[in-house]
Amino acid sequence: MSAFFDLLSELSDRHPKPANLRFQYGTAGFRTQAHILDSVLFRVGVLAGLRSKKLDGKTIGVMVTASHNPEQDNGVKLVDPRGDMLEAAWEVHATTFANAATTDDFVSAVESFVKSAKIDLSKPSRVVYGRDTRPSGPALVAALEDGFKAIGVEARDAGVTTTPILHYLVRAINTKGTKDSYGDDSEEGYLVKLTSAFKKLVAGKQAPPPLVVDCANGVGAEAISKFQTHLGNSIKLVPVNIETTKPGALNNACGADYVKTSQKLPASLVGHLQPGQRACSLDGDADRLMYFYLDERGQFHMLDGDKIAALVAAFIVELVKTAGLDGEIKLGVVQTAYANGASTKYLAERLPVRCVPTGVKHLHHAAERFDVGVYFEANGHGTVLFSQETREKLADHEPSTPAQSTALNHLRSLVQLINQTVGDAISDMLLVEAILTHKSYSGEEWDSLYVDLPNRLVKVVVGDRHAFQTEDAERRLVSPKGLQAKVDDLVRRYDGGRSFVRPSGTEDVVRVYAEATIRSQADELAFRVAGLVYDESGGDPSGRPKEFL
Ligand SMILES: CC(=O)N[C@H]1[C@@H](OP(=O)(O)O)O[C@H](CO)[C@@H](O)[C@@H]1O
Ligand SMILES: [Mg+2]
Repeated sequence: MSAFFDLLSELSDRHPKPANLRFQYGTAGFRTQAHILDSVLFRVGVLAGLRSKKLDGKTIGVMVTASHNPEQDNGVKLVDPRGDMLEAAWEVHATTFANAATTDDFVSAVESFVKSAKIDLSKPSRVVYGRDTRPSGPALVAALEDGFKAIGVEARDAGVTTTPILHYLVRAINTKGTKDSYGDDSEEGYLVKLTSAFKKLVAGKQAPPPLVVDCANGVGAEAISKFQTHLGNSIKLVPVNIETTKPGALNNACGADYVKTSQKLPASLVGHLQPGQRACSLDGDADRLMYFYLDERGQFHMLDGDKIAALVAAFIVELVKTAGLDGEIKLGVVQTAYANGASTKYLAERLPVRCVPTGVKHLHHAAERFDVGVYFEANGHGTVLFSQETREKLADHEPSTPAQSTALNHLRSLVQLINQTVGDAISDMLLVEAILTHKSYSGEEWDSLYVDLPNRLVKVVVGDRHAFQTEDAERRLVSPKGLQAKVDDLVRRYDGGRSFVRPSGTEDVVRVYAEATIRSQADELAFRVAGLVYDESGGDPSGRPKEFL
């Protein structure tokens, strides 16, 4: 026992915590400037080892990435044995570990945690870990590996890889040799599983025109080229923004988050994308997806997570009906308050729709309650979950007509094609492509499923964002007192108006969202509510932004 803590202490000394900094394990794990993360990585390595011991040696995942953030940032998140995110209760322990001021504090935090969580240190521990293409990655991984060493973790290095591949590996390793085997526990296994399902789904159909894929100059570039090798001529991908080693290029004027927030083409495609040509953007770790195209007049149109959810849900509903499983398999869609009101209307006319608080873990858990749960955040992160019972039903069902048999086989292929551990940009992209192929839809036809309501998202810097508390899946404020009634008063004056205010979970701001039937009204409503929030909460001392009304 004491030898254990001696080694922990010795290694911890090599990774001192910078003074006066507070870290928090948030929605996306730890994420901040890379140069201050060394101690955090070491301690996450220790925590991952302890989590595995607590779970009898099941494999835990660790991903080193800062997703769509600028290149100088980095971060780390933990993956639980089923390939989903770390159990919420452990986020607190991660934060406690990260904030212990000295080695002694850290070692006693570990000691008391081991005692209170009843962790048997003699149990084995296993971790699989990967990183994105950031230049800060290797040094941070070395700190993580010291953490593993301190706990005696059997560690498997997945190298430079996408976040969704790492999640896949975790689930595949933990289900290996069982009847629930998720696939071969290798990158090759992942590629083969997804691409063979795609090829089955589109067999006999005419291949769609080539798809331009903006890889955000990140790890998706490497994955896309491996996918293309396996996809053969079933679909032609045209990867752009693939400069993974060019300094400063990652997520710079490209990628899913850039496209969504600026509502523009990636800069490198301006003047190059042809009207009508389909294109999509991945983010820096390839777990978010955004589609877009230019119309005949050269006008930019974006197909976001809501449009993907609508396309996917409608397709699966149709297949379930055709397969003769109507009424036996219940579909549902999960969204957040940020989903465009037009998408909610379109979906709610067809199937149950639930609204949950922001953050993938909320969506994921709510989607698990349906037989088939489709969830997407408007920002392009999402997937489809098939419950165990549904997967068994699909495997065992005896079709009575050739049409039923075809639909059933398509559903079985979808179960294989969709990465059900987490949102996976490339898996989602192939899902969209398979559906567009089946429906013979162009981007424009897909876009016309419903017309987005104009909307605007505004950030308000306030003195204390924790003063803002919400209810009803973040759609209504309960504090500051009286503010919601004032928001309601404003909203009533706008045709098709909707607006809500909530504190961000990832930035020190309050977010205001508004939509209305026409663009100028959506903007006006958003800036009025933002002005209200600013005035009522003693806003940023640096001044009231001039666009606030
Ligand atoms: C409006 C918006 O896009 N919010 C994002 C953002 O959360 P906030 O809590 O709004 O900061 O980051 C989350 C993590 O990446 C993502 O899940 C979420 O959709
Ligand atoms: Mg991401």
